[in-house]
Amino acid sequence: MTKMAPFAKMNGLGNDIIVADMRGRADTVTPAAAIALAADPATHFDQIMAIYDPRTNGTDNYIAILNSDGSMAQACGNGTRCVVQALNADTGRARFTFETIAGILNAEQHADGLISVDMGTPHFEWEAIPLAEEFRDTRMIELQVGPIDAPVLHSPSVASMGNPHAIFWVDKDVWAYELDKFGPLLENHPIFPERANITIARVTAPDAMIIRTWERGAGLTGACGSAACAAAVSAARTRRTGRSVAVTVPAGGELHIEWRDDDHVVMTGPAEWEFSGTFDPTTGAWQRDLEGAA
Ligand SMILES: N[C@@H](CCC[C@H](N)C(=O)O)C(=O)O
Repeated sequence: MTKMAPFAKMNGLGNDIIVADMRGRADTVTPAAAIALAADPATHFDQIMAIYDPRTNGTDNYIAILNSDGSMAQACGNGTRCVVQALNADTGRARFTFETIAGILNAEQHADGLISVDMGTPHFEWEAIPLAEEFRDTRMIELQVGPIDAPVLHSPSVASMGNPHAIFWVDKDVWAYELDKFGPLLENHPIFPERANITIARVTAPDAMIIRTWERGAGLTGACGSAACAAAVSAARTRRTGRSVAVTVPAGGELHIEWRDDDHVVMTGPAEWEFSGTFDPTTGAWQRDLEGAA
């Protein structure tokens, strides 16, 4: 039988996260374990952030990100904040350098408890997102849902924050759209060979917007940090906002996104611990820690 690994159920502004402590182990969290944990209402999550020993000198940990369908993701901003809070509680340290499949990222917990993650640089080239074919003007991407002569959603901005995002700009309330219906169609559209995270965004001020996201591999979420970053840089790029915005997420609350002059995108927001337990990284069998146990 596999040795049980500690985990913490956490959330980043309503983005359901499991932080799995795989440090000092040779095994990995399997897609089957992820699917089993996601299927249980008590441990349902959007992403598992699996913390491993470092693979590269100069980094603190290697982080693998699994969606609730068992697929791997390149980025998870809200989950990274949860990892920082969990490691801060464990080590007392406030600054960390992580490696993911998408590269190296730095993160820091501030004295007020908020956590900033440098999400790296955005990419807008069609190969980087990736799209299935070249579009010289991404506004011309033939992607829409609804009647052909009166599409409900159309002409998205597309961006990569390490992971693929499409942002549909709307003028109405973001809750007026059937994202549960359109999300899966758009996520799996042939234009996205690696699928995509789908966001509806409404700019409410030069420094504010509200978004809803259908996450690749996870579905409707309370928040998606990399989508907030992708929406913020896409809004600034198309002159809808400036480079510093507050992004309101579906579960309520705000992420602050700063697109710095050095092209890095820094996301700042909270993380919240819910409960702890142990799990089998091969099967997903789990048990909750007894509250107050020594
Ligand atoms: N919730 C995350 C993003 C999750 C990854 C996504 N589902 C993917 O497959 O790209 C965030 O906070 O960034």
